[in-house]
Amino acid sequence: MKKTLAILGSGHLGQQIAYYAISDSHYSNVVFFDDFTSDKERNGYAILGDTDNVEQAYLNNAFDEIIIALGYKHLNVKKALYERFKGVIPFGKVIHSSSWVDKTASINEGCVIYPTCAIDANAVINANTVLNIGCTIAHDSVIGKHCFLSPRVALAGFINVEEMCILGINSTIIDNIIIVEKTQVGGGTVVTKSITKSGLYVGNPHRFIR
Ligand SMILES: CC(=O)SCCNC(=O)CCNC(=O)[C@H](O)C(C)(C)COP(=O)(O)OP(=O)(O)OC[C@H]1O[C@@H](n2cnc3c(N)ncnc32)[C@H](O)[C@@H]1OP(=O)(O)O
Repeated sequence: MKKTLAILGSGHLGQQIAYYAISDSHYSNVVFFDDFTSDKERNGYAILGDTDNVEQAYLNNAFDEIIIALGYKHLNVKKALYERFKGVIPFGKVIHSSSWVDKTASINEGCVIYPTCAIDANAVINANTVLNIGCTIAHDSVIGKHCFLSPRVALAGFINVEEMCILGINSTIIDNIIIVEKTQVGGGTVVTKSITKSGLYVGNPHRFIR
């Protein structure tokens, strides 16, 4: 496959996505755009400018698809960039080949699924969301747009995580729960009831801290 992936953000997340995009044979080349460096390359891949250069570079055939690689501290910017480029530039997708995705599950544009995730029947991962290594998403669960799931997050069945949520490493969400948008849960948190107020939650069972 001869396709070039543009990655917005050349920091650690962007570099990891570039690594999987190439080493797992999803794309043949990567270019970066970054608003916070004047460097011209990262790990051998060109940095073509900042986000204001994206549209023109696409018109110049500098790349085929785009993925936004901003980490969990910048989900508002990640959302804004997604909305800016949606319908203008095709979004790519990287689903690592070591992950298992049931054929009835759907993973939408701009998503990155790291190695060894398991995504079961009828699960939906909405656009612009990242699942880090080893996440388990059970049947019929839905994850909203612009979310970040840390390593080993475990979702039982029939869960609805709304957009812009951050689920910490090894957090566990029991079945039939709704997590309202812009919620963050800490590492190892066990969410036992629906969360209806955005904020930061930790512990087992989960408690609101701010
Ligand atoms: C590949 C990657 O690396 S992806 C990124 C993976 N990283 C993660 O998942 C990190 C998740 N982050 C955490 O769990 C953090 O502790 C956070 C975000 C929940 C809170 O961080 P801070 O804002 O610094 O909170 P702080 O450390 O001040 O703790 C506030 C209170 O919550 C408690 N607390 C913090 N984190 C947790 C936790 N994960 N579980 C239980 N209690 C916690 C603290 O003990 C403290 O309690 P106290 O007020 O009774 O003393």
